[in-house]
Amino acid sequence: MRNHVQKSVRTMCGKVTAVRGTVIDAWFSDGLPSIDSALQCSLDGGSNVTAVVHSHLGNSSVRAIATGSTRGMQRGANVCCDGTPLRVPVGMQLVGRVIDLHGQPLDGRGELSWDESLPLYRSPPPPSFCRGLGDVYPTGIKVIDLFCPFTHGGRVAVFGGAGVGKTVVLTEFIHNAVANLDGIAVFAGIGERSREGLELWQELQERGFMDRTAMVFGQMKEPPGARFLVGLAALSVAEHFRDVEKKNVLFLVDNAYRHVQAGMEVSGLLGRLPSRVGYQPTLAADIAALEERITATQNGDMVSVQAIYVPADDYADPAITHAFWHMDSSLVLSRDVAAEGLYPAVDPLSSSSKALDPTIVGQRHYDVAQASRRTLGRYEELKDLISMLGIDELSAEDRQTVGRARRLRNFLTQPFFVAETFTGMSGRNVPIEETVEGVDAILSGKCDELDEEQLFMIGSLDEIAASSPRKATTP
Ligand SMILES: Nc1ncnc2c1ncn2[C@@H]1O[C@H](COP(=O)(O)OP(=O)(O)OP(=O)(O)O)[C@@H](O)[C@H]1O
Repeated sequence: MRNHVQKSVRTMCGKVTAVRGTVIDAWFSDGLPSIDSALQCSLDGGSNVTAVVHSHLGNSSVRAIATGSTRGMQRGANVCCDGTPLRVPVGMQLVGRVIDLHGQPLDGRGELSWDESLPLYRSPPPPSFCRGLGDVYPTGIKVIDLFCPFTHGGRVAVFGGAGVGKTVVLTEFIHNAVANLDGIAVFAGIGERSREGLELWQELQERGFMDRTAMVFGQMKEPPGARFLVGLAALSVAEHFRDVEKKNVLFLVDNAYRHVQAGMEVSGLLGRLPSRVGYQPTLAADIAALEERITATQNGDMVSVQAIYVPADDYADPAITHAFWHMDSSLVLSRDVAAEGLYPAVDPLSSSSKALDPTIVGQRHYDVAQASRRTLGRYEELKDLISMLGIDELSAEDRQTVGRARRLRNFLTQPFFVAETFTGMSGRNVPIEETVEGVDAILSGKCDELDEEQLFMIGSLDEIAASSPRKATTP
């Protein structure tokens, strides 16, 4: 049971009694550090590793999770605790910098000095202080803006299995959003490959976006204790920008599933019995502890976009279903769509957004999106029939639906700025009005005479307006 026994800042000293991987048991003779407080544990050679108290074992011992390697730690090693929780430095000096969970710079640009810090574990703001969903937050990505609009103050998840393009979508969003950002972007790199983090950092530097970005990383090579806490550390950094500096904040996470996975590893190390599919029994609480803090308040806006890995493409996985509950917009990437080479590989029929509401996006946008869903849904139903009987056996109306759906799918592909090396095409940023206009034109038959391929990997319809329409190759 989580029990905050000791609130004072009196330094307590103890001894390590057991070390199992990154789990440390320590005995204290003069008090008991409270849950979540930070311990400094000595290693051979004079260095220290920080551990966070997880539970109390009787009246004089604690069990803690180390946030670094425990190599070189022995039974009987000294442990010190001043009773304060683990804290992360916060403030404007983090803008342009890349740090780890403890605020140590990872960018080789010298030490950071700071006056202020915040605990990693914090409560969400009270509901009366939060702001609801605001206006639409344009992404410039056609398929997202049409079917799964993001909003100010909203939480967005980009769900997808391995290699379907989550990081590329997130990076393209960062590219489009940070360029016009009136505020600060905070990026949390949780448990992904260090190479990907480096690439993103280089990309942001090259485009000159680091002057409004702070990055907090705990990558794959870190122990689970660090990976589990890095998202909370980045969130504390973001909360300071929102609440103290009164900035609008873009909170970006790659990959929120790794937060859950690290929690599962920590739970296993603690010897807890696993719950469904091997997840930690505290799965729902672990996800809520991160997600509930991500909100816009009276102080400032906070928009969050999180890549979430879907294990084995199983959307019924407990971690994914729990994460769904917290999201205002869920963008679902599909392996089948990616296999057809239609990037971004968004599944429009599975993606959803609370903002796709006439009162938020406007009646025309809503009607066009619903009509698109109907057309694409009908095409999905007809696919089996087409593969068995051939398209000629369909009614004239269905052939027209198929033709429009295929044109629509092509139109919803888009060259990305950050994928120029994959596609060889320059990126496009399309305003929402032009997306709605183009989709409306396709659905109302104005593009029936166009060759399907003319609509593939373009920006707005204006791009082909200049070229003379070719005869259509499909019904
Ligand atoms: N919009 C796109 N345009 C062109 N190619 C893309 C696009 N999105 C993804 N790809 C291709 O898919 C590959 C995988 O993309 P990405 O790394 O974003 O996947 P992921 O879902 O983040 O993978 P992982 O789960 O392994 O981190 C890219 O290297 C690229 O070849």
